[in-house]
Amino acid sequence: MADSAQAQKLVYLVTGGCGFLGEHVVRMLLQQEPQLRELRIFDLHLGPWLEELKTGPVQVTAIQGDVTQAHEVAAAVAGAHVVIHTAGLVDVFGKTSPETIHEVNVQGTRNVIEACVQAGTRFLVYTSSMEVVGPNIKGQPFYRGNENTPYEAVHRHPYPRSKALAEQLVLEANGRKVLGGLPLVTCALRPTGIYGEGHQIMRDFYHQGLRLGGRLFRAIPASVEHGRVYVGNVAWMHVLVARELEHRAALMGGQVYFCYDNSPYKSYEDFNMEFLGPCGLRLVGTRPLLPYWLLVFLAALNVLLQWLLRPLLLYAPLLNPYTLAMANTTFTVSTDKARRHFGYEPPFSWEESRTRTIRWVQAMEGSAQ
Ligand SMILES: NC(=O)c1ccc[n+]([C@@H]2O[C@H](COP(=O)([O-])OP(=O)(O)OC[C@H]3O[C@@H](n4cnc5c(N)ncnc54)[C@H](O)[C@@H]3O)[C@@H](O)[C@H]2O)c1
Ligand SMILES: CC(C)CCC[C@@H](C)[C@H]1CC[C@H]2[C@@H]3[C@H](O)C=C4C[C@@H](O)CC[C@]4(C)[C@H]3CC[C@]12C
Repeated sequence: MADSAQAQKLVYLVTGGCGFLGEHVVRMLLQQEPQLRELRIFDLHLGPWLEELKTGPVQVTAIQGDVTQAHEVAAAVAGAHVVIHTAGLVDVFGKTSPETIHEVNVQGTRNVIEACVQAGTRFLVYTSSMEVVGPNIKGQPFYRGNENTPYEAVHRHPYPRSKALAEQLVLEANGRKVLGGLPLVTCALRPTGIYGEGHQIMRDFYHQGLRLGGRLFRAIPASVEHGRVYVGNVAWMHVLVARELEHRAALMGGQVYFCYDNSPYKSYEDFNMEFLGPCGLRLVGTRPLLPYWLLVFLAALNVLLQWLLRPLLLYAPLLNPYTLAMANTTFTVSTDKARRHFGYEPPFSWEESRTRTIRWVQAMEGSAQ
């Protein structure tokens, strides 16, 4: 896609473009993709910040739509050269029914693939997740593994199950003939836990810490490593893959790539403290304050309460058996596949990622500073 004849000729569609990751992908594309003529942003909920983007040289088209509605997806895809499909229902807290998660994440992805085939769109980048691999239901550690590391991927939770099914659809679609007879080229990116400006769970932890008088209480052993990656680097990886898919179709088509950078390997809580610490919060305890069996009990109790309260209100606390298992199981990646296949280098160093995230937390209302 780098031909000069194609300068400013390309039409990109980003589904979920108003989400946490989607917004970073959109902004990164506008900054880093010189061939862009039109950028379509498709989302269930459009953000007001889109307005400021409409004054630049690239035509920005905001499309309010639902990926579960095939005709809406088809209309958005028509005429697009590249689709970056980040839209998804990210719910590990039981806020949404398993059926809805499946509908959005699996049927929505199916609709995107079919729309590409019908419209003759050849390049599809899918935002998958580390959870397609694990942690699995046995809680087996995945220690600095790569895309080829053997691991028993067994899912019971609706979110990872839906992401795994959707990823499989995307990979199987690689090579299908699209309108005009050329092959579809697809690829899936698997971020670990993304952090950075706009990260809702970081926001929640921060506000919880403020409510607790500037303290958070350690729940997970510091020795459990949890993979994290900066949102700007994940966005860049999407932009780069979208650009390189045409040139390296034989190598990259049908492939999966973990999203990685130089963020340090730490426990989930210790990693969050890299940002929340400089913003005035303190993590109390060098070891978990509650015994693990009690956390397991509380997590199970939360499931029961969620079920009992459902007719009256939505009770969806952070702690449930699944999130406890996620936080308490080592899952980290160490790979260079993206560098080898398409020259990926994380543009944001750990120091810069950290500084940007701290600034964002500090700018939040009610800052402890
Ligand atoms: N946040 C993470 O740590 C993480 C890690 C790995 C993978 N992912 C994946 O990255 C993608 C983006 O996640 P995020 O963290 O930015 O979540 P997010 O909830 O902030 O963004 C998802 C976006 O999709 C949109 N959306 C949801 N349902 C839709 C529908 N039916 N039709 C159209 N748009 C719809 C939402 O409105 C939202 O703007 C998801 O596919 C998620 O599975 C996220
Ligand atoms: C035991 C509690 C005190 C701590 C609870 C932390 C929990 C809410 C965190 C821990 C791990 C987090 C997930 C992890 O970073 C990776 C992903 C993958 C992605 O596809 C969606 C988000 C998700 C599930 C994070 C959600 C929040 C989790 C479970």
